[in-house]
Amino acid sequence: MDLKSTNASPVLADPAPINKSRLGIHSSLLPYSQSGSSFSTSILTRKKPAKLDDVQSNGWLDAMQSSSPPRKKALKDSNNIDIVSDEAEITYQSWLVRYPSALNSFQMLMDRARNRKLVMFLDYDGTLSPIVDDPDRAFMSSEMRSALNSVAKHFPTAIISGRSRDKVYELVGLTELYYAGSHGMDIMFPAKDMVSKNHVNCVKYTDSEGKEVNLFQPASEFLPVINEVFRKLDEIVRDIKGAKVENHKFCVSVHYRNVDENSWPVIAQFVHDILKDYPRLRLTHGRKVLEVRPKINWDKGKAVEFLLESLGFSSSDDVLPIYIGDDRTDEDAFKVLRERNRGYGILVSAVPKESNAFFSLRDTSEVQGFLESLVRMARDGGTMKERRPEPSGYYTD
Ligand SMILES: O=P(O)(O)OC[C@H]1O[C@H](O[C@H]2O[C@H](CO)[C@@H](O)[C@H](O)[C@H]2O)[C@H](O)[C@@H](O)[C@@H]1O
Repeated sequence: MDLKSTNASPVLADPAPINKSRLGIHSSLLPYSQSGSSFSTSILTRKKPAKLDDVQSNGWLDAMQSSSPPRKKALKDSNNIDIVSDEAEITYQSWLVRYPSALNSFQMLMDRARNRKLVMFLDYDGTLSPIVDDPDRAFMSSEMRSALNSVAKHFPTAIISGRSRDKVYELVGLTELYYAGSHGMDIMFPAKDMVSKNHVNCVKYTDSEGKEVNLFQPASEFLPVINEVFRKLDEIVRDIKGAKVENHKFCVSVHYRNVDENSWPVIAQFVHDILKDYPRLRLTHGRKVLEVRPKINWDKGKAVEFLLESLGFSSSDDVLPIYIGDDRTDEDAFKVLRERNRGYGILVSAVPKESNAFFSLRDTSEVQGFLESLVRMARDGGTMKERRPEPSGYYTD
């Protein structure tokens, strides 16, 4: 591995005053509190947290309980045939007035895309693959992969996932896309695509085949601490049936989807106790998952802005970014598009919820339908400008 960066690391780790100019255009990347990462080993020797008060009072448990829509309870009619709850459907339909279906609004969306370059951003879990119990089995259907591949042939397309970049690439397996892992804290794209020169946080990376790529990892200094916390969390929740801990390079996921609800306070308190020793890390909530990540001012919204600028798509008049996602972490990206009045967020949800998105899609099959509509529109010589990117290629480090 040949790291050619001439710049200081982008991360935000020193207690010393930060020279904001070295952060280039992303001067918003600022450090939070500092601390050593000394870990109290006493936690590891405990089988149960000493108390569960913290997570009751800090709202973690409430957040965990509302972190993912409950599975649809099958209602049966007298012939034992599944029926949908009318009440739930009415609530959903009235929610659609505020977050119209992106499928039903497709023509309107395409009218807005007239003479503009469409740039597509997609989340992975719950958007391209249905939510399943085992995170290792969250596969895309071949139809979805084919639709996504076709979209990427017509429009610049990026996946921004909470998973590690390598993991999401392994699951998607398409080379024509851009990939951002760890909630946008790990972005790779070919060196030739870098338009802006301002990103001092980017390093040039040469892979074993001699190909040059840009690697943007604003939390790279956190790598050792994330590994350390991963090991501790893995060790501590090992005895909780159904719990699973994943190392996603710049963040750690603690899954409780398959854990008995009575044990949720225990798992939350363990994570809380460990994080007490790491004030430079923070916790966010995903769908039945606690996500531990660096306290830096970086999220999926910042990743969208970074990619738009780096790839030369930051002119707001000429470009229409669309971001499709289902999770709380995707709200940062929806917010950026809404606040800049420059594109559209599409929330994937089968249940009503507040969002910064403009449109909605009910589930992954509607996402696929939307992608297929985009491809049809492009093939039929649709209204929007196309830019067929050169294959971006994918390189592992
Ligand atoms: O940003 P994303 O691509 O949506 O990643 C967010 C998390 O996705 C995965 O967990 C979620 O999907 C799993 C598979 O369907 C499901 O079992 C789990 O309950 C969901 O939270 C991934 O495993 C996490 O590490 C990501 O943080």
